[in-house]
Amino acid sequence: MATILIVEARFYDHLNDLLLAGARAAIEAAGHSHETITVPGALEVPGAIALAAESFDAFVALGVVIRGETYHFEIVAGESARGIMALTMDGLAIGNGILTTENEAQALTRARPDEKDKGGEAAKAAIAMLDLQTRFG
Ligand SMILES: Nc1c(NC[C@H](O)[C@H](O)[C@H](O)CO)[nH]c(=O)[nH]c1=O
Ligand SMILES: CC(=O)[C@@H](O)COP(=O)(O)O
Repeated sequence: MATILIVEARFYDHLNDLLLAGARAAIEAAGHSHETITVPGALEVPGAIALAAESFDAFVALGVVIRGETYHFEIVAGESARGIMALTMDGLAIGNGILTTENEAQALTRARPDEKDKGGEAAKAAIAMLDLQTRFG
């Protein structure tokens, strides 16, 4: 059994709760345990995973970035993904469930466990990468 850290950027409570429910259900269905930490926004997620890298077997990044009026969306969406990808290339097992959407309706559909279930999908990706790490690491 692995211990998986969920790092959630809690920017939109109702959307985060849906992503978390999906991720936790997927981890539990796979027979693993989990803990959750909360960071202010998606930009803090890669740093938090880096700080916890030695303490957990795999990581699930959750959050929601919704486009606003300025270039800030590109920074938050792109740089959070870039940071997570850099950690992945360092060999950490991470599933990226940070939604980057045009509006709340798109985010809701993707966050709901009974619809696109992107939280559960990210958890399954983290577990798949952990399996590869065990095989090749
Ligand atoms: N606009 C969104 C943010 N912005 C906040 C940043 O992620 C960061 O916390 C801040 O710049 C301080 O470093 N974060 C989200 O998760 N979602 C957004 O829509
Ligand atoms: C991530 C965003 O684009 C958003 O939350 C920020 O909105 P704005 O660009 O209107 O300041």
